[in-house]
Amino acid sequence: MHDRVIDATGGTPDAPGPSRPACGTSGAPAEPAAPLLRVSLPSVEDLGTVAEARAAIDGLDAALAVLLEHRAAVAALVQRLKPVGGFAGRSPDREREIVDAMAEHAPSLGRDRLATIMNAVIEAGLDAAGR
Ligand SMILES: O=C(O)C(=O)C[C@]1(C(=O)O)C=C[C@@H](O)C=C1
Repeated sequence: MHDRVIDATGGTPDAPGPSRPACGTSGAPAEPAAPLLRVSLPSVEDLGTVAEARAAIDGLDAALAVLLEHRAAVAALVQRLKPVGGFAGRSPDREREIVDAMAEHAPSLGRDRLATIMNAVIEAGLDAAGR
Protein backbone atom coordinates (compact mmCIF):
# COMPACT_ATOMS: atom_id res chain seq x y z
CA MET A 1 0.00 0.00 0.00
CA HIS A 2 1.26 3.47 -0.84
CA ASP A 3 2.15 5.60 2.16
CA ARG A 4 4.52 8.12 0.61
CA VAL A 5 4.35 11.00 -1.84
CA ILE A 6 3.63 9.71 -5.34
CA ASP A 7 3.81 11.68 -8.57
CA ALA A 8 1.79 9.61 -11.04
CA THR A 9 3.11 11.70 -13.95
CA GLY A 10 6.44 9.91 -13.64
CA GLY A 11 8.35 12.62 -11.80
CA THR A 12 9.21 13.03 -8.15
CA PRO A 13 8.45 16.03 -5.93
CA ASP A 14 12.06 17.16 -6.52
CA ALA A 15 12.04 16.39 -10.24
CA PRO A 16 8.53 16.98 -11.58
CA GLY A 17 7.29 14.82 -14.45
CA PRO A 18 6.51 16.17 -17.91
CA SER A 19 2.91 17.16 -17.21
CA ARG A 20 3.85 19.05 -14.04
CA PRO A 21 6.40 21.59 -15.15
CA ALA A 22 8.38 23.36 -12.46
CA CYS A 23 7.97 27.09 -12.09
CA GLY A 24 8.82 29.78 -9.58
CA THR A 25 12.14 31.42 -8.84
CA SER A 26 15.19 29.53 -7.68
CA GLY A 27 15.44 29.28 -3.92
CA ALA A 28 11.69 29.66 -3.46
CA PRO A 29 9.38 26.64 -3.28
CA ALA A 30 8.10 25.82 -6.78
CA GLU A 31 4.51 26.88 -7.41
CA PRO A 32 2.55 24.27 -9.36
CA ALA A 33 1.33 25.40 -12.77
CA ALA A 34 -2.13 23.99 -12.04
CA PRO A 35 -4.08 23.09 -8.91
CA LEU A 36 -2.88 19.90 -7.24
CA LEU A 37 -5.12 17.25 -5.72
CA ARG A 38 -3.90 16.09 -2.34
CA VAL A 39 -5.24 12.76 -1.16
CA SER A 40 -4.38 10.75 1.93
CA LEU A 41 -3.29 7.19 1.13
CA PRO A 42 -3.58 5.41 4.47
CA SER A 43 -1.79 2.09 4.86
CA VAL A 44 -4.18 -0.85 5.05
CA GLU A 45 -2.19 -2.09 8.07
CA ASP A 46 -3.19 1.07 9.94
CA LEU A 47 -6.93 0.51 9.43
CA GLY A 48 -8.35 -1.69 12.21
CA THR A 49 -12.11 -1.24 12.07
CA VAL A 50 -14.90 -1.15 9.49
CA ALA A 51 -15.50 2.50 10.36
CA GLU A 52 -11.84 3.40 9.79
CA ALA A 53 -11.72 1.48 6.53
CA ARG A 54 -14.97 3.08 5.32
CA ALA A 55 -13.67 6.53 6.20
CA ALA A 56 -10.55 5.76 4.14
CA ILE A 57 -12.72 4.60 1.24
CA ASP A 58 -14.80 7.78 1.48
CA GLY A 59 -11.65 9.88 1.18
CA LEU A 60 -10.36 7.89 -1.76
CA ASP A 61 -13.76 8.01 -3.49
CA ALA A 62 -13.92 11.79 -3.08
CA ALA A 63 -10.53 12.07 -4.77
CA LEU A 64 -11.63 9.65 -7.49
CA ALA A 65 -14.73 11.75 -8.15
CA VAL A 66 -12.64 14.91 -8.52
CA LEU A 67 -10.28 13.10 -10.89
CA LEU A 68 -13.13 11.60 -12.92
CA GLU A 69 -14.85 14.98 -13.25
CA HIS A 70 -11.63 16.64 -14.39
CA ARG A 71 -10.77 13.77 -16.73
CA ALA A 72 -14.21 14.02 -18.35
CA ALA A 73 -13.69 17.74 -18.97
CA VAL A 74 -10.30 17.14 -20.61
CA ALA A 75 -11.67 14.22 -22.65
CA ALA A 76 -14.54 16.47 -23.82
CA LEU A 77 -11.95 18.98 -25.02
CA VAL A 78 -10.20 16.23 -27.00
CA GLN A 79 -13.53 15.43 -28.70
CA ARG A 80 -13.83 19.06 -29.83
CA LEU A 81 -10.22 19.17 -31.08
CA LYS A 82 -10.19 15.85 -32.96
CA PRO A 83 -11.30 15.74 -36.59
CA VAL A 84 -13.88 13.11 -35.60
CA GLY A 85 -14.95 13.25 -31.97
CA GLY A 86 -17.40 11.32 -29.82
CA PHE A 87 -18.12 7.59 -30.08
CA ALA A 88 -17.49 7.73 -33.85
CA GLY A 89 -13.87 8.81 -33.22
CA ARG A 90 -13.02 6.14 -30.69
CA SER A 91 -9.39 5.00 -30.78
CA PRO A 92 -8.75 1.44 -29.55
CA ASP A 93 -4.96 1.93 -29.85
CA ARG A 94 -5.05 5.00 -27.59
CA GLU A 95 -7.31 3.21 -25.12
CA ARG A 96 -4.86 0.28 -24.99
CA GLU A 97 -1.99 2.70 -24.29
CA ILE A 98 -3.97 4.26 -21.45
CA VAL A 99 -4.68 0.90 -19.84
CA ASP A 100 -1.09 -0.32 -20.29
CA ALA A 101 0.28 2.81 -18.60
CA MET A 102 -2.23 2.59 -15.76
CA ALA A 103 -1.54 -1.11 -15.19
CA GLU A 104 1.95 -0.20 -13.98
CA HIS A 105 0.36 1.72 -11.09
CA ALA A 106 -2.22 -0.96 -10.24
CA PRO A 107 -0.52 -4.38 -10.22
CA SER A 108 -3.05 -6.04 -7.90
CA LEU A 109 -5.98 -5.04 -10.12
CA GLY A 110 -4.23 -6.18 -13.29
CA ARG A 111 -4.69 -5.16 -16.89
CA ASP A 112 -8.00 -6.89 -17.65
CA ARG A 113 -9.88 -5.40 -14.70
CA LEU A 114 -8.39 -1.99 -15.45
CA ALA A 115 -9.50 -2.31 -19.07
CA THR A 116 -13.08 -2.92 -17.87
CA ILE A 117 -12.91 0.09 -15.53
CA MET A 118 -11.39 2.40 -18.14
CA ASN A 119 -13.88 1.32 -20.79
CA ALA A 120 -16.65 2.48 -18.44
CA VAL A 121 -14.78 5.71 -17.61
CA ILE A 122 -14.13 6.52 -21.28
CA GLU A 123 -17.71 5.73 -22.33
CA ALA A 124 -19.12 7.86 -19.50
CA GLY A 125 -16.86 10.73 -20.58
CA LEU A 126 -17.92 10.45 -24.22
CA ASP A 127 -21.57 10.25 -23.17
CA ALA A 128 -21.26 13.34 -20.97
CA ALA A 129 -19.39 15.21 -23.72
CA GLY A 130 -22.22 14.53 -26.15
CA ARG A 131 -24.90 16.21 -23.99
O1 LIG B 1 -7.49 10.43 -26.88
C1 LIG B 1 -8.51 10.53 -27.57
O2 LIG B 1 -8.48 10.47 -28.81
C2 LIG B 1 -9.81 10.71 -26.93
O3 LIG B 1 -10.81 10.90 -27.59
C3 LIG B 1 -9.89 10.61 -25.44
C4 LIG B 1 -10.31 9.20 -25.01
C5 LIG B 1 -10.25 9.20 -23.46
O4 LIG B 1 -11.28 9.41 -22.82
O5 LIG B 1 -9.14 9.02 -22.93
C6 LIG B 1 -11.69 8.93 -25.49
C7 LIG B 1 -11.95 8.15 -26.56
C8 LIG B 1 -10.91 7.48 -27.33
O6 LIG B 1 -11.29 6.21 -27.72
C9 LIG B 1 -9.61 7.46 -26.63
C10 LIG B 1 -9.36 8.20 -25.55
